[in-house]
Amino acid sequence: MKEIFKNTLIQIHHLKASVKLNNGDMLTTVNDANMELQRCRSYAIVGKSGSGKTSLISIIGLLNRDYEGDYIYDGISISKLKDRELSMLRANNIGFVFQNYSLIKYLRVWENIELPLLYAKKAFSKKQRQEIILELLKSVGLESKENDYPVNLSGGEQQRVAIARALAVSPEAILCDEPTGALDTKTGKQIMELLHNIVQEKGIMLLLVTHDPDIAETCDTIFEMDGGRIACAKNDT
Ligand SMILES: Nc1ncnc2c1ncn2[C@@H]1O[C@H](COP(=O)(O)OP(=O)(O)OP(=O)(O)O)[C@@H](O)[C@H]1O
Repeated sequence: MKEIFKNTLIQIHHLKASVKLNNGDMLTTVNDANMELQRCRSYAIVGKSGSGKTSLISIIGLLNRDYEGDYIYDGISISKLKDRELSMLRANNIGFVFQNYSLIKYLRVWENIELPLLYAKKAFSKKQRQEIILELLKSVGLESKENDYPVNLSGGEQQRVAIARALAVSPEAILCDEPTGALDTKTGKQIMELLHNIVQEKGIMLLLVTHDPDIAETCDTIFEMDGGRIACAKNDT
């Protein structure tokens, strides 16, 4: 188990992002956002459709650097990084989980989980990869499914594989966009329990976007977005 420190991983200050609409007008998608995200804590972003949740999480996930303001990741100012450095920081430190699982359908479960290990900065031997995959399959309760293809798994099982894949490089942060959006209530709850256990065990920062107030309520902190602006709606200490 990693030593657990509730210290700051990500800080954003006065973050502002816009997109150019077809008619040439600029639409502000994120407006003066300020956040401090700590390891070993879980955060939900809620808000109505179009309020800017995905725009914000893609910036925090280092998928988009087209913004104004400051973004500090573990003491590193993101604006100073070259594109390649940014990609490496993302690939080695941030895991992503999406609503539709985003598994590669022609790869078996173990091969899907192996993918990030093949692209990681650190080179893993085949034996090391096998050990990591087995450990991850155990942690998401899918040891018996390693040779299955995604199509033969239930939605909840596919999301577990996606979580195992997100954990493969031992990330410091997991970002989820509607992780339970395609699941029934009971399976969604089980997936959230798994994610929260991982946060505690591995000292990871979890940030998720959700439309579901019950899912948001399971997180330590809830942010609400409205027209690109973000406000803290709940903060358990
Ligand atoms: N590439 C783009 N071109 C034009 N408009 C965009 C683009 N990306 C986002 N927008 C607009 O920016 C606003 C914020 O979008 P965003 O996807 O961040 O919202 P959201 O809160 O995640 O919505 P949802 O809950 O529906 O996924 C919306 O009005 C959206 O239509």
